[in-house]
Amino acid sequence: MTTTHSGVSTATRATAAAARATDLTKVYGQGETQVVALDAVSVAFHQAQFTAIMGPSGSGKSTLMHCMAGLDAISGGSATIGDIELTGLKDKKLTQLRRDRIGFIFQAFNLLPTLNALENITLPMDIAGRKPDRAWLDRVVETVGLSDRLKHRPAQLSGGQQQRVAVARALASRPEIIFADEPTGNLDSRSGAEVLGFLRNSVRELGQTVVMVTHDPVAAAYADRVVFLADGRIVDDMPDPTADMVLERMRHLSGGSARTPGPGAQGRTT
Ligand SMILES: Nc1ncnc2c1ncn2[C@@H]1O[C@H](COP(=O)(O)OP(=O)(O)OP(=O)(O)O)[C@@H](O)[C@H]1O
Repeated sequence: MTTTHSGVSTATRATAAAARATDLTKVYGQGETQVVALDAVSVAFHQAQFTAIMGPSGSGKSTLMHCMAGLDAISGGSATIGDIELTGLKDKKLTQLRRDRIGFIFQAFNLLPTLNALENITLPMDIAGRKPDRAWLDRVVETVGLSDRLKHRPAQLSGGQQQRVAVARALASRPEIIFADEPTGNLDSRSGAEVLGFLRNSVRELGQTVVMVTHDPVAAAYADRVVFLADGRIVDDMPDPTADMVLERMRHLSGGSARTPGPGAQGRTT
């Protein structure tokens, strides 16, 4: 049985929850301007699984991700990463938890232009004063197909390659969970398909846990499971999604206005 750095066996990882929300409520504003962005959401994201979160604009996808990743304070209920309850954690502990246990990928690649690809990948660990596990780092770099680009600076890389650097940066510290917010939103469909393929490989081959917010049914079809939100509530949970199934579900949720996959989109469509 393989054991990860956190001492959790891979056998247990297959079923345990990497992150969990219980009756999670998020209210923005007060009085007349009050918005209930999340209305008692309960969901678990399982280890070594790739989960997509979908839903119409304003349904609460980003809010759910931000609350579960400790980027935004919650108004009610609870959110846990592994067995750690986020509510009540002081800022310093929360920063530490985000740094040590969570990986982030955003639509903007957020790479430092003066650092090369490898330096960008190891930057968060360098800041934290942690030595990268060389063997793991080599596997990550190989998995995202960057072995021959490590000395390049961001400006010398394509958008897709830059996002692959951001994926590798999120994976480098072997976090318990990676939250990705529209990771392919700035990419053409070919580069997007590549990045999604690498995210899926990081789950299948490296046993990582990924939760991704997306608007794109083709992107969602790379996931093992799609959770659908509408008006701050979970309204469906779809295992083994295909792009067609997701598109159909989104059509119902958006009253027939779901985005259709772009030309050349490469996801599973059947
Ligand atoms: N900082 C904020 N202050 C007030 N209301 C907010 C704030 N952030 C989000 N909201 C509201 O909360 C609700 C959920 O927003 P959220 O951004 O989570 O939706 P989303 O599903 O991610 O939308 P999109 O797909 O358009 O990005 C929306 O009604 C939004 O207007």
